[in-house]
Amino acid sequence: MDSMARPRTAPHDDDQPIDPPDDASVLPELEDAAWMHHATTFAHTSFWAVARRLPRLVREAVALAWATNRMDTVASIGLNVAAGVMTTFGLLATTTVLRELFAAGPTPDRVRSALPALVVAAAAVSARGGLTIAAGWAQARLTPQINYQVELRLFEATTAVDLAAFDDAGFAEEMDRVRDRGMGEAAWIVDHTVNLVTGVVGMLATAVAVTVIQPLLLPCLLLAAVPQAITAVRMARREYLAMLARITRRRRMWMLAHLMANRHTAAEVRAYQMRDFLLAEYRAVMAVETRAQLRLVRSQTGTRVAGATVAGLATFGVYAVLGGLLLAGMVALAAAATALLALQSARSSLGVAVVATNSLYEDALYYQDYRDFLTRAQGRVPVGGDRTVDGVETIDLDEVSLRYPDTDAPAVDRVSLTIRRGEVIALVGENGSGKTTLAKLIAGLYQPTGGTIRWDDVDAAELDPRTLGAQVAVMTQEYWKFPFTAGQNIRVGRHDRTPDHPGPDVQEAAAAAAAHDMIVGLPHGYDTLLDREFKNGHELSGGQWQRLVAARGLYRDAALLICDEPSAALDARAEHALFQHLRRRPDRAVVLITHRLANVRHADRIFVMDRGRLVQEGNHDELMAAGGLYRELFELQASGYRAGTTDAASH
Ligand SMILES: Nc1ncnc2c1ncn2[C@@H]1O[C@H](COP(=O)(O)OP(=O)(O)OP(=O)(O)O)[C@@H](O)[C@H]1O
Repeated sequence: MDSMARPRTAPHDDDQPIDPPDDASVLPELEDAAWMHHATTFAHTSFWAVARRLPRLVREAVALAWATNRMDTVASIGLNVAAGVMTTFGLLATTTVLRELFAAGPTPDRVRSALPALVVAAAAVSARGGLTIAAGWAQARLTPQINYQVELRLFEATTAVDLAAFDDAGFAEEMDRVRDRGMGEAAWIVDHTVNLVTGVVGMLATAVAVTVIQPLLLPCLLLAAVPQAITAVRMARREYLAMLARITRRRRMWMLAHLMANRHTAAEVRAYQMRDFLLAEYRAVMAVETRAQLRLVRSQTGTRVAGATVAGLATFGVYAVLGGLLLAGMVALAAAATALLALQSARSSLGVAVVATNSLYEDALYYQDYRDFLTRAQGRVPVGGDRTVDGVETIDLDEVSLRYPDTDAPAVDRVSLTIRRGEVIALVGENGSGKTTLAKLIAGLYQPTGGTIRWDDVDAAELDPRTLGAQVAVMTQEYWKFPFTAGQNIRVGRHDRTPDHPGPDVQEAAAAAAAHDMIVGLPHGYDTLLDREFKNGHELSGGQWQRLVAARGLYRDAALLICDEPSAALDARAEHALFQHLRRRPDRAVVLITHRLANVRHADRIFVMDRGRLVQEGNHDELMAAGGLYRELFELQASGYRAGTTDAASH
């Protein structure tokens, strides 16, 4: 029995081991996820190095917020500064109140004379509260607006780049990283910057108040605040490094969790009875992870105890200094009492600033990825020419090649052929021979890496990509199940149809693809949502989806129709109906790719591909007479049918 098949723990939930060994996992290690890219950079940067980069980061964040909404930017920073001023006023007024209360004389007189300062102190506290709330409001308003702008810019870029960009591993990885991490960081860096400003303003406000009261108290304030700052930095770093050390395990946990609670994997997990295997893996990883978390909690508590002890000693020192100043008559009792209040305020502001600094630096690294990606994507937007296209007579391929990035052999190798309006041509050949790639080149989805494609004698590179794309409809074998209604799934084939370009309506196209009756039979007909993950959503079978995809292609009603295995999942009746509609039409050229060679018998010309090269060309009869690859493949298929017929006859 191999190790994959053997559950390492007992199969039932109630008799599982509590503490499996550290190396219990049998699955291979996973590489770092794309979004982890900068984690190690951050882990190896000291807090002071981070602090040195702060001015630049703050400038960038403010520029981003400014570009998004000026009013909210000014409000979230300005109101925080105003709240800081109120802190200063509040502390100064409090000193006056205390001074009056500690003065000699009858209590009613002391309270009366403290009253004006008390009113000022109360007003300052209320004003600070109001300003802080208003600043928080402006700050919270910025987040969704920034997210909106940043996401929109990203998706404008990802939908504009050429298809080949998605075959470029570097580009795809950057895109994933930006989607997973960089995009969300934009709002965070603004948020952390505003927090940083709030913390720094809070500290400055306190420092100003303390300086006005008694400059000698300022060093005391710093003395008390430093241990707390060090503890906060150490805790944040320790947590981060622990997270980094655990990340491989955590990724495995997420992956397993996804496999065990996912509609798309549910059937296979059951069919292969993978439950025990997955649960055993999960328990093994979880046990180690839980132990690591417990260790972190313990060490964090240790850091906190050490920090609190040092902070307590520092506070004791501050009290001692204050006592000394009091005894020496260098500071009044009221001022000393206010200094203690200031100390509390400075501590909380410092905490906010330290956490914001740490977060800001890491987030900024990922945000930079986002900006780099946008620049890179801009360079991949197809430019094309400005000559518009409206219909086509001939498409000529002259020695056309395409080599995918990072591959040795070209997928399409010096192919020359002509497609004429009114014709049906077929591309046939074995798996991987380059048919789909050639079809994508003809459709303008890829630019050739060699040779030329000409539309009515004009190099396709000189044509406006939008108008060229409008001439082409592709029924692909790798269709995506759009989570739209059945009607929308067809209508997206030409979502911008105008009265100048009338075409078949949705129901006509569906009928032509043998999809109409199937759609009418759905719970809400054409308005049935085709995604079970949503309420009232409905699931279609593979063949039903393929009919819908064919309907979409026919609804698009383009001058060039490319059908890549349009009937692989269709039953015989639906296939027959579809091919009736893929016959010759004077206003259209059809490129048909299929392995069911019976379907290409009536094509005007058949092109046979082998390892990227065009090896044969002719109609069915010519190719059968010539012998070679086409005849070999055709006879292999036909022999299967003949054998079935002979068997049936002999029974
Ligand atoms: N996006 C891609 N990146 C790199 N290589 C690719 C890509 N798509 C296809 N290929 C490779 O190019 C070659 C031709 O693939 P293509 O899909 O064009 O063949 P095909 O004739 O349509 O195959 P099938 O009959 O299996 O659909 C194959 O070797 C394939 O591995």
